[in-house]
Amino acid sequence: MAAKQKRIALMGFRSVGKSSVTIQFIEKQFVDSYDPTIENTFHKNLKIKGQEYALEVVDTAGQDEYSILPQSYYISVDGYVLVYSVNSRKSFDVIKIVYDKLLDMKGSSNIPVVLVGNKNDLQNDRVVSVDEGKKLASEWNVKFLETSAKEYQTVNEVFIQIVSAIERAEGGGTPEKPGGCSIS
Ligand SMILES: Nc1nc2c(ncn2[C@@H]2O[C@H](COP(=O)(O)OP(=O)(O)OP(=O)(O)O)[C@@H](O)[C@H]2O)c(=O)[nH]1
Repeated sequence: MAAKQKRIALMGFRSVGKSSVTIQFIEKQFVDSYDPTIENTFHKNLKIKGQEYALEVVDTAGQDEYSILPQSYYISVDGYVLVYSVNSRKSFDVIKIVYDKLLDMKGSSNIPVVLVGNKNDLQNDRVVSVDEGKKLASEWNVKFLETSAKEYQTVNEVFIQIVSAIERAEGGGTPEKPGGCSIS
């Protein structure tokens, strides 16, 4: 079976860990230093229940409440991983604004999205509760995950879930559950 090509964009406020989540997924590495991203694209294949996916992962430059999203983010992206960090209230507020901008531009609420609360290893610095993340995701009717790029927690699951969300939006029959997934 031919690999299905899917383009995924990670979006969110500066420094929430978009690059770190991406690099953990692609290279299984964590880099402690902070180097603001302009925009990077990575490729990785992921197999879910026998179906091969050729993923193009776009690690975007961080957005804030004033950012104008480039048109390329609306047109050619199949699914969005919207990231905030659990130790930043501002990043939680910004992710809602980013989502609203996507809705406006796409003109539909049926956008494949996964909401991700990163840095959940920083429990002492947490300012956004798990319940708040869950509540927002349920308002949007999307999956919610907390991750730690630092401790490699739940990072693969993010990409499995976004591929599943894309398939659901396209009317495909991809598994909801991660079982049977392999990454190459
Ligand atoms: N403790 C902890 N630190 C993290 C985690 N993920 C990222 N960081 C750190 O947070 C900082 C920012 O991470 P980046 O991955 O560069 O964040 P980004 O969202 O890509 O940032 P921009 O490129 O500015 O948009 C870096 O110092 C990372 O090491 C995490 O899960 N836990």
